[in-house]
Amino acid sequence: MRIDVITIFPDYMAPLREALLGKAIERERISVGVHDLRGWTHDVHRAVDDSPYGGGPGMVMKPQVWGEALDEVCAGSDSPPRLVVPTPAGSPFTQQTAVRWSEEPWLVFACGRYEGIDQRVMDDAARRMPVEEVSIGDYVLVGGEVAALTMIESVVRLLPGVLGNPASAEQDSFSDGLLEGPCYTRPEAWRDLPVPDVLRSGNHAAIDRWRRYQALERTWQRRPDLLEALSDDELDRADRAR
Ligand SMILES: Nc1cc(-c2cccs2)n[nH]1
Repeated sequence: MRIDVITIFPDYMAPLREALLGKAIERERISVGVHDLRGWTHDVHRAVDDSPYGGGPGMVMKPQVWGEALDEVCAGSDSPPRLVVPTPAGSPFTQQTAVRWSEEPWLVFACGRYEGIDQRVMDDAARRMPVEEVSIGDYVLVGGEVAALTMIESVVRLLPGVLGNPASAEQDSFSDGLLEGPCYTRPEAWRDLPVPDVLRSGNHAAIDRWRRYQALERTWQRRPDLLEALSDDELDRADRAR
């Protein structure tokens, strides 16, 4: 997978070179390009935004600069990339989105200010590539860089050979529609708090049932909305785990 990020804060993307993501680059599972949007300005002030038509607070990012940046970054391949634009006004980014994007050969992230990028940039790009405006949650950041890092990490960890143990991606929270239950490791007792006996019983059928029940209970307590999304037979399956 090829990933490009266009941003006015290229140093903000430094974490991409660290840890799991850094290893994925070293192992050539992904190639990452970070591009400074100001490279496509032509004025002495290197301006990337301007006042909004219709008035209102804040600034809007200029279409000309973004248009030239996307023309260059998104060129050079038979098939265009999927353009991802983080925004609080976007469709929800979920684990399902991450799974879907993990199949993509090329993702380009356009990191704008939260006041927004001139809408014509997305409308023009949509003429020659798939464009998704996505939100990572119902809160407002200052720029799209943190959202891009979040989404890139959740996608790249799903790629073959990136996670040490691919099974853990299969047992993710959300992968079966439920939150993951509690986990424990040594010591058996810590600050007089025990590990649940079933986990040390060696009875794997009982352990699986216990874990399924814990996931169901936690989901019911913390995210009942996820239960509504579960199909009846998934609920039945979870019920049988009690
Ligand atoms: N979910 C979400 C995205 C954002 C921003 C994207 C770009 C600037 S601010 N805030 N919250």
